[in-house]
Amino acid sequence: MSGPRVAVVGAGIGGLALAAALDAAGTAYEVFERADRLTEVGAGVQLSPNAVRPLHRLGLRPALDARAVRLAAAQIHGWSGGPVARTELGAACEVRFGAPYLGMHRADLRDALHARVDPTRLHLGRPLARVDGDGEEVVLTFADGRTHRADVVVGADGLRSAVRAALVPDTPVFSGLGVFRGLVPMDRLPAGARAPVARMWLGPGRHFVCYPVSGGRALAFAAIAPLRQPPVESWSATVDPAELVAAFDGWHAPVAAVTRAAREVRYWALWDREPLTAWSVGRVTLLGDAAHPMLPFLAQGANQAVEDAVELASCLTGASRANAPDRLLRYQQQRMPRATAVQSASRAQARHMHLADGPEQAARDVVLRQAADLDARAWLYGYEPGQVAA
Ligand SMILES: Cc1cc2nc3c(=O)[nH]c(=O)nc-3n(C[C@H](O)[C@H](O)[C@H](O)COP(=O)(O)OP(=O)(O)OC[C@H]3O[C@@H](n4cnc5c(N)ncnc54)[C@H](O)[C@@H]3O)c2cc1C
Repeated sequence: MSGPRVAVVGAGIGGLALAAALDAAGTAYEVFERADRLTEVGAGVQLSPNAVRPLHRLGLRPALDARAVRLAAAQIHGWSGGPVARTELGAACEVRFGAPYLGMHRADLRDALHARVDPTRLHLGRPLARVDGDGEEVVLTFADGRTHRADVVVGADGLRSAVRAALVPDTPVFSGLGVFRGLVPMDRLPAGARAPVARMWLGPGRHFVCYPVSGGRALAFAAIAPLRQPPVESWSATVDPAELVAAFDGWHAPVAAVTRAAREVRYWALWDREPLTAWSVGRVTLLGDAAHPMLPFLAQGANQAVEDAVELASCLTGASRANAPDRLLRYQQQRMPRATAVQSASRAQARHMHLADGPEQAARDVVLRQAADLDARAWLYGYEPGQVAA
């Protein structure tokens, strides 16, 4: 292990992907996670080729092949139940973009990343409390009073990042949207809904998604104008599955069948933040949701965190303690335009998905049909992180 000593705060998808990429590049790192053990409250994640390609290069191909479901298509249905748009995500997508499009349980993805990280460098039960720097090094102070000195600090600590708070005085803003997420055993799905297809039904002010993830289960994901005020203390809560059933009462038959079979249902209030004008300040930078939280409607949050991780590890390869701040600026230049574009595309998608009844829906369906074409997805799935010359 060589070069600058990197401290990664947060062992979510972004922090673990960065640790795996630093490990592969031989860059010295330590990861500090506030939780005492790595658990996962989220259910499913869609991994698109822009993230699957770098994950394959990090050695995750066997784990992904073993656990994830290759999705063959994404199918959007309108409020009437009829088809609106379809994206072919199977062989055509895989050949064109060099990797499959996957549905996966988040715990399986986290475990696959965790396995690529040196366990002696992962420190659990270490909530970050403060960040101090003098230009030469950065001192992290944890809630228990212990400290750690590093040449580079990466805030991969999610939406309510303590590292971001040390750099920028902004706070998350409630988006006005809430989502339900639950898991459905595949054998409880109607026979016609068991194909490896991500299905979405749009309705006034709400939409419903169902796609297979690993372990013989499907994810049920439903976004809706909030049924409850955003929680003050916590941003997600377990709810009675009957709430999900009631929220989609009267919808198309397949949706009703999925909601009735859903288990482990949680409700999330969705928060958002304005794009930053800088992620890297001196020896400190941000990654993943800490840098660019995004609404989940383009299914890109985790994918963008992986792109960040690979890019940052590439920028730090061959770096010295002295030039590390310049490398962090290079990372910012490479990643900020891309992440900001995806962030704003996710917001636009949120507006499309939640139109009230009316003539705008017909125009929306035209846009969705155009966006469903693989040519229109090339900017998203064809992006290649980590190509910066050292
Ligand atoms: C409902 C919903 C559905 C989604 N669906 C998708 C999808 O299909 N595809 C997709 O790509 N993305 C999806 N996302 C987005 C995705 O989950 C996030 O973008 C992604 O998990 C971000 O990863 P991260 O590592 O930046 O943050 P996180 O996964 O939030 O990890 C942050 C880590 O930092 C730790 N931490 C926090 N504070 C501290 C501290 N002070 N000290 C130490 N550690 C700390 C946390 O415990 C956590 O382990 C979805 C999001 C939501 C809300």
